[in-house]
Amino acid sequence: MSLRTPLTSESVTERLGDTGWSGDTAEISRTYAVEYDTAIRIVAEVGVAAIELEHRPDIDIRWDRLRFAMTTHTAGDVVTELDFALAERINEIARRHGAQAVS
Ligand SMILES: C[C@H](O)[C@H](O)[C@H]1CNC2=NC(N)=NC(=O)C2=N1
Repeated sequence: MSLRTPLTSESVTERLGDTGWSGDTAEISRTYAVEYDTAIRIVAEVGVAAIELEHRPDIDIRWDRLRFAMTTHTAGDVVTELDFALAERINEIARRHGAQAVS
């Protein structure tokens, strides 16, 4: 199985497990309650990780919220292991900046 193999619904449910992310076979996402300046610092590091992994999230930066959403476009806009690999990097970066997940 390659990193870009579409995951089944059962696999996505299992992988979501205790990651703190939510979603389905089409997309996974997570929202943090974090003030803008810290969000920008987090996004800068996530950007580096995304380029390194060649896997790019959708990012919504607001006054007091930061949301990431991922799908694998080259697999047909479905969730693959690449999405979970990036999600784990985002979890680590956000944790290091003390960002509180809200969903
Ligand atoms: C060639 C390059 O690795 C691909 O186009 C990458 C770029 N970044 C990507 N990001 C996301 N989210 N999905 C992809 O399928 C994807 N493919």
